[in-house]
Amino acid sequence: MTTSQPPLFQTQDLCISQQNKTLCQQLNLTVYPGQSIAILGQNGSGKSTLLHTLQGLHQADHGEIHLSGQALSKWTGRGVAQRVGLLLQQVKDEMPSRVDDFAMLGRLPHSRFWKSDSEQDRNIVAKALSVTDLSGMSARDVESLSGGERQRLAIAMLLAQDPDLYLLDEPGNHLDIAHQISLMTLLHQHIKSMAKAMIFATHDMNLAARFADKVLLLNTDGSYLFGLRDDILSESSLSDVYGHPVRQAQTDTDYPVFFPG
Ligand SMILES: Nc1ncnc2c1ncn2[C@@H]1O[C@H](COP(=O)(O)OP(=O)(O)OP(=O)(O)O)[C@@H](O)[C@H]1O
Repeated sequence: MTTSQPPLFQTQDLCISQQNKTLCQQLNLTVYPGQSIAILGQNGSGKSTLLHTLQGLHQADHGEIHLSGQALSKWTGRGVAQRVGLLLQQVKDEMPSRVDDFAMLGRLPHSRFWKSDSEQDRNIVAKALSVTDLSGMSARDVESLSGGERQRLAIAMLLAQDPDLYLLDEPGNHLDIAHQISLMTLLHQHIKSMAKAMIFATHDMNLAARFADKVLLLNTDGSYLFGLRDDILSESSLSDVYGHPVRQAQTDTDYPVFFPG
C-alpha cells in the first residue's frame, strides 16, 4: 500500500439518508491505490446505501465524492463505469444468457458500440471465469447456476469490468468457505498488485479483519468510526456497533479473529 500517490477516491462531509432516516453523518473517507476497506454495521445501518452512493446510484444529502481527483458528478456514466464496479448484495433476476456472455457484459464500459467483442475482451473474460472457477460452466445458462455459482459469476463480471475501485456488497454471500477465502485473496492481491482499491460491506467480522487495511464501523445513528484495522477492531468497538458482546480469540494469525460472545 502506498499513500505517496494521490487518493483514488475521497468523500468529504458526506451525509446520507433514506426516507428521512440518517444513515451517515459527515463521512470523510480517503482511499488510496492498493487499499482495502471493510464496512461493518448492524442490519439497516446503511452499508448498502453507502456503497450505492459511492457509485452515484443514490443521491447524498450533502457532501462531496471525488473519484481520481474529480467530482463524481462531473464524470460521465461511462467514465464512472470504467472506473468503479459495484457487486450488488442481491443480483436481480438475470435474462436467459450463457455464462460467458453474461460475464462479457463487464466489458461494456470499455467497448465501442459498433465493435463486437475483441480477442482481448474474450481473453479477459476467459481469465475472469477461470479465476472464479467457472471455466467449465461457460456455455451453461445463467439460470441453471446455483447461488454460489451466480455469486462467482457476478465477481467474474466485475473482474472483466476491471474497475479501479471495487465496491463489494457482501462479497462472501452464498460462497462456501473455500471460495470465500480464495476469491477475497484474489481480489486483495489484485488491488495490491494493480494499484486498485476495494471497499467491501460484510457481516463477517473475520473477513474484515483478514482482508481490510482500514475499517469503517457504521452505527445506526449515522455516527461512525474509521481508521486502521488494528486501531478500530476490538472487542469493545465491535460489541458496541453490534449491540452484542464480541470476544477476540487467541490465535497466532497476523490478523485478529473475533467471535460472538
Ligand atoms: N428504497 C428504500 N426506501 C426506503 N428505505 C430504504 C430503501 N432502501 C433502504 N432503505 C432503508 O435504509 C436503511 C439502510 O438500508 P441498507 O440496505 O443500506 O442497510 P444495510 O446496512 O446494508 O443493511 P443489511 O445489513 O441488512 O444489508 C434501512 O433501514 C432500509 O430499510
